[in-house]
Amino acid sequence: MELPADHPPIVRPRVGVLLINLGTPDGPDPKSVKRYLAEFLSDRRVVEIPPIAWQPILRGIILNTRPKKSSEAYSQVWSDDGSPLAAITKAQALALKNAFGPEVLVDWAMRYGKPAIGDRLQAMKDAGCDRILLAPLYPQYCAATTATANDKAFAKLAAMRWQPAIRTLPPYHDDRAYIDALRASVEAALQALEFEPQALVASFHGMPRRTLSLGDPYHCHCQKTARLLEEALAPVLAGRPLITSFQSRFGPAEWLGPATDDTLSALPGKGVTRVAIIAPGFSADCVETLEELSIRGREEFEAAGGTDFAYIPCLNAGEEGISMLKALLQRELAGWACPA
Ligand SMILES: C=CC1=C(C)c2cc3[nH]c(cc4nc(cc5[nH]c(cc1n2)c(C)c5CCC(=O)O)C(CCC(=O)O)=C4C)c(C)c3C=C
Ligand SMILES: [Fe+2]
Ligand SMILES: [Fe+2]
Repeated sequence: MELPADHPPIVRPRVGVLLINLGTPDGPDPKSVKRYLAEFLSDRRVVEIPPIAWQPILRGIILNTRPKKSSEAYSQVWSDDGSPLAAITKAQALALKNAFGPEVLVDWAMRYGKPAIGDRLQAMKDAGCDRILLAPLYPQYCAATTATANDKAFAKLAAMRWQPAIRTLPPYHDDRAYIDALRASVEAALQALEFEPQALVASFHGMPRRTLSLGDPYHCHCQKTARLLEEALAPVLAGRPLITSFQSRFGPAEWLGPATDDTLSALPGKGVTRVAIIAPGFSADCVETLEELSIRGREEFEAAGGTDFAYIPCLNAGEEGISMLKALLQRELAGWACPA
């Protein structure tokens, strides 16, 4: 049958997976950082103060002070491939594309900055994706991360005449595959060390404390991940503690604690001068892990009398991390696609 001249193009239906992470500036310079922070910190899922009160503080104070400081942090971790968060998320998408083969289109996007979620969803739709799995890469659910990533995707769908069917990746904080991947990465890292840490610190990104009483499961998810990881590592830790802490405090309100910087500074005084630190809540290394933990955390620990410090990288696009993500995504794609 001949199609009418104004018939839209017909494309082969496909299944797509969109990996989503937080977002990052286009460059490490203060101007790019300011643009990124303006978008990020204007998100009402992130800062839950009414805009009429928050925007003057953000525009009048924060965006005139923080970009310079943050830009210095970004400059220390920026690589030839750009922002580590973007480069690693891209590498994860490529590795999963290779792992899944042609049956599944794998793409990646950022909640803030580029590549934008809306642009990538449109590109996937144009490429024929009529079923899309949104995969915010946060093991622990948090309204400020998981929910806002999904919100942004659904806002794009709201403007589409022919929407794809959508699934979202649930949090995987207690998934066996995730805990096993973390365990294997810690085991390998500890084996390669030239010193014996007396403790393992698990540092999660912090959140305002009130989000816990408001019903966000983030704190509980972090605690459960830490407990399961400690149990899985029991033979290796052999009685050495896994200490949970929360990093990246922002603003004057009370945040989840204990704070990672305070924890690292206090350990030498308690006789713990050799530590390893891991950031299980980050699926990719970024300014918060590479600068705040690996550089600044070490400085703080050593200034307090610590002698040996090791930062254990995130799962990133390594073999264990990719097999874990492949297993999680494959499960969520059940009935849609059965990729290799
Ligand atoms: C992993 C989970 C994350 C939660 C929860 C989270 C909450 C949260 N963050 C801020 C403020 C900032 N975060 C910044 C960077 C940043 N945050 C996460 C992840 C979570 N944030 C990542 C992966 C990154 C790194 C981005 C990168 O480009 O590498 C920043 C910017 C850096 C800086 O200026 O320190 C800010 C600011 C708030 C307010 C918040 C919850 C309320
Ligand atoms: Fe953050
Ligand atoms: Fe809890």
